[in-house]
Amino acid sequence: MEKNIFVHNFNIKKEDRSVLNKHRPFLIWFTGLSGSGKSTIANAVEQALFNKGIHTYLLDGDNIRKGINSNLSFSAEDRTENIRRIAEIANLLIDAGLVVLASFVSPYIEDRENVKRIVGDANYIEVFVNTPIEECERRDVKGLYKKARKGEIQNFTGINAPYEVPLAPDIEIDTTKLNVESIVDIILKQLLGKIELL
Ligand SMILES: Nc1ncnc2c1ncn2[C@@H]1O[C@H](COP(=O)(O)OS(=O)(=O)O)[C@@H](OP(=O)(O)O)[C@H]1O
Ligand SMILES: Nc1ncnc2c1ncn2[C@@H]1O[C@H](COP(=O)(O)OP(=O)(O)O)[C@@H](O)[C@H]1O
Repeated sequence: MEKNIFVHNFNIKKEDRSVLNKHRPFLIWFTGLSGSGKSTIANAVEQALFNKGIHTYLLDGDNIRKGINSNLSFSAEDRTENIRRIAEIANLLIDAGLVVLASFVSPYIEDRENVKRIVGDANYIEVFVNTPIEECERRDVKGLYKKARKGEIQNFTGINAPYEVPLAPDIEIDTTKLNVESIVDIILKQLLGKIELL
């Protein structure tokens, strides 16, 4: 496809927004099974950052899939497109100067690698919320595991669709061993130095 597209060079740069915000932008990517704790942790981390005066935005599976990605299913191809679009949205939000928290099952290694490529290695940490599937299923926050076991949901991650475990996540959390408060501390410890203006 021929693309006659020219990127305009605007006056205000990402670096200018960082100076105004008093911190660098960033992406914290949470990956893990449904019910592992991604949204709960992302929410608590965002609250802690907000309390420190950091400008944030949280992108979450259910609300993105109700809006911009409402045309996408849970097939492997559509999950890839889901994650690609989210990475591009995150990239715009990073350009806008925000610390972005993204909470998506994102079961494929290649898709997560693509996120890192899009936003840049230096702007990204991956948090693997590694809660055993037995615990996610015991929680069954939305009743989806029950439905998947009954065969009412196709392609349910962990039951009849794959989850490719991160090989080298920046942070790995087992929510059966740590409470939310200590998980937030672990994440902030890694993050705060990275968003500091030098
Ligand atoms: N088949 C199937 N597999 C996994 N998850 C399913 C499925 N169908 C619906 N849901 C609900 O959708 C949420 C996951 O959406 P994501 O956009 O994060 O998925 S993905 O990254 O594209 O794999 C997921 O949200 P979380 O529970 O917050 O992870 C589920 O509520
Ligand atoms: N240490 C913990 N960290 C995060 N969630 C926990 C923890 N312990 C129990 N939970 C519970 O597990 C559930 C996780 O659900 P949710 O955050 O929606 O997961 P996900 O976004 O991965 O689907 C919530 O009901 C939460 O209260």
